[in-house]
Amino acid sequence: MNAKETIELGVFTGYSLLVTALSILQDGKIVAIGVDREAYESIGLPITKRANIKNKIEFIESEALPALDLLLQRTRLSRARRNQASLQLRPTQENEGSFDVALVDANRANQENHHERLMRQVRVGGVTVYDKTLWGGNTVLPDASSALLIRRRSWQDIAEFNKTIA
Ligand SMILES: C[S@@+](CC[C@H](N)C(=O)[O-])C[C@H]1O[C@@H](n2cnc3c(N)ncnc32)[C@H](O)[C@@H]1O
Repeated sequence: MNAKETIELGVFTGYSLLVTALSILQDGKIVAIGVDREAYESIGLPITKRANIKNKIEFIESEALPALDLLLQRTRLSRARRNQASLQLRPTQENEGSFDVALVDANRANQENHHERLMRQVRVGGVTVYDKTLWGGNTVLPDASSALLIRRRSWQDIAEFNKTIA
């Protein structure tokens, strides 16, 4: 789809970041939001330098939700500057973004809020990808007997989110 602007929630060592950076256009950009700067800088960053894609990545050390809100403000500011229009910092229900692709691989608990913010910032016709929506089938047919409680809760959270999206 000739993606140029992408966003990723949940970076860890930057594996999916690397795959995305190698796939998007040469002048493409990825906004990568994660809480674990150390994992990214110690493992991912040296690899992005070797792969010559460091310039494509803007790493933001933050929880996803406040960072998404700040990004929305940043978009509005630059749009207002460009159009010399008045600033409107109230949230709207309109799609305001220009991301071609979003990859969501952060904590599941806040997934609906992440989704709501992303739907305003991914362009119409763009793609939003959620990690582990099926999780080996367990979010549809949970093999609860063999799972730890924490895992069963994650499956339930994802199943609920899948219903919301559907
Ligand atoms: C499954 S890992 C991401 C893996 C990564 N996409 C990859 O392919 O290497 C999830 C990451 O999300 C981060 N994380 C958890 N909650 C988060 C949040 N609310 N906002 C941003 N990052 C979060 C965790 O610290 C962890 O590094």
